[in-house]
Amino acid sequence: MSDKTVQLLSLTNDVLENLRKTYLNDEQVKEFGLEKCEEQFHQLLVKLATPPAFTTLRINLHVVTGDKYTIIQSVKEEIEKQYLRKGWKPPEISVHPTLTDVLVIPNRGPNINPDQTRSFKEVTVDHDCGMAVLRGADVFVQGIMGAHQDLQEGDNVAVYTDIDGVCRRGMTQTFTGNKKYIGSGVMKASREQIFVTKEKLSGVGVEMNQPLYEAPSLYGVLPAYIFPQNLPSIICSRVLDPKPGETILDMCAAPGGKTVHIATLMNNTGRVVALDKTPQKVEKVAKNAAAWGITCIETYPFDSTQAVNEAADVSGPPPYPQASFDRVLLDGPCSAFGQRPCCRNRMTLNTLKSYSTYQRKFIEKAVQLLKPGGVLVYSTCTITLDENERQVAWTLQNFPELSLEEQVPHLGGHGMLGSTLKREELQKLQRFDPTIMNNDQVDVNSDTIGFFIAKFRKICKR
Ligand SMILES: C[S@@+](CC[C@H](N)C(=O)[O-])C[C@H]1O[C@@H](n2cnc3c(N)ncnc32)[C@H](O)[C@@H]1O
Repeated sequence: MSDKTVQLLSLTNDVLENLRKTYLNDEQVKEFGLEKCEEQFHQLLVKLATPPAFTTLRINLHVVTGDKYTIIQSVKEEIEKQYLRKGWKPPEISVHPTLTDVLVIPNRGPNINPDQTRSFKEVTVDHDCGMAVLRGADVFVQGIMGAHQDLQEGDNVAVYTDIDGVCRRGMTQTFTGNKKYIGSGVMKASREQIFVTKEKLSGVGVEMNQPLYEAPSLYGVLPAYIFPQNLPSIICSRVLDPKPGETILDMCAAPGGKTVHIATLMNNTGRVVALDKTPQKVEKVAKNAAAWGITCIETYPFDSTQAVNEAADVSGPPPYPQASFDRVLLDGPCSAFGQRPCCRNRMTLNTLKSYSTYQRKFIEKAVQLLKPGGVLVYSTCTITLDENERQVAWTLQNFPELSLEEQVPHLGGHGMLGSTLKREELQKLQRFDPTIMNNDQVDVNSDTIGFFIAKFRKICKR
């Protein structure tokens, strides 16, 4: 099967049906009508298969040398150089209207130029590589699955992503499976160097000079100054509102984008405990903290569902006694259906359904670890009701010591209808959904990944 013009996110049938029921739940249909809900669900599948319309970068305000203006100038110059080298018009880079430490770069596309570029010899890349290319990356050698037999360094190539994950590595024939055109570029190595040479090649394999979407390639660009981060993730740490000197727990921290942001908002004073189950991932948190000159973060590989122990000491490694933290961020494992772009997700319905039960284990521990008066932020990068609004309803029902709080900043939409939450409670939730978010206007606050944020305060001891 060849590449289609309008790409929809491809899901297993039962997951598709489950998500459809979410978006067409009785309350939604009663409020907006069946036709509108159907249209919105279709739009969702289209949006999830395409990249957000903007790239956002958080600036490191903690750097000792250089002020914000100098950093912004350096970033602009670096990106401008990159665009000019690729033969593109430099983008209009601006500071976010509300978040003054965020730079916004509009992405351009889709740039469909099929006649010229699609006649080039083909390179096929795996799904993850393809999705990164749609967000501005070049093709790294490790992502290349198939390449025409006599391809040489310097050749122009048309790049396709293998949607179903069936192209065998090293394939020489043109891949005829389900594929999507993601642009064209120039080979930075020959086919032989990529597949035949003994020493393992790394780095850029195809520099994308005519991608489907023009967006900055940010790998290795000023890592001490900028952190590419999706807008809802940036908002999430702001909603937590950590203060200098406080003790914060980040229960599922890796790779650490939010952890480092939290520590930055605290002016690197106080204590941020960052836990993650996977040791290699925890190393990334430490690396990101070091790159930003942050010293108030402690990282530990640990299962957060085991993080409470009354006999433990509050200082040092986990576990910790109850009421140890001023604020807790629970940005835990989720079905991640809000990630954009994604052309294909083979998650089973059982796996999808398992997340809300797993998340409740973390919520229970988070509530215990919070001091009275403390703040819990619960977030996911998904769009399901079970992991979001219904999870909030369950939390309020099971932990009467929690109250649901207003969020600042609130730049996303409100909670979706379809749980037992009241309208005034839904107003306090922040749901980023590229379709629910409304209107015809695509702006940096609306055309984002799918994301959800709830903020609670522990108002009394149970
Ligand atoms: C959504 S990601 C966190 C992203 C992170 N907060 C950030 O902004 O960079 C979820 C993380 O939960 C971690 N995780 C899964 N189960 C866990 C557990 N039982 N204890 C601690 N971390 C866990 C995963 O390894 C993964 O890194």
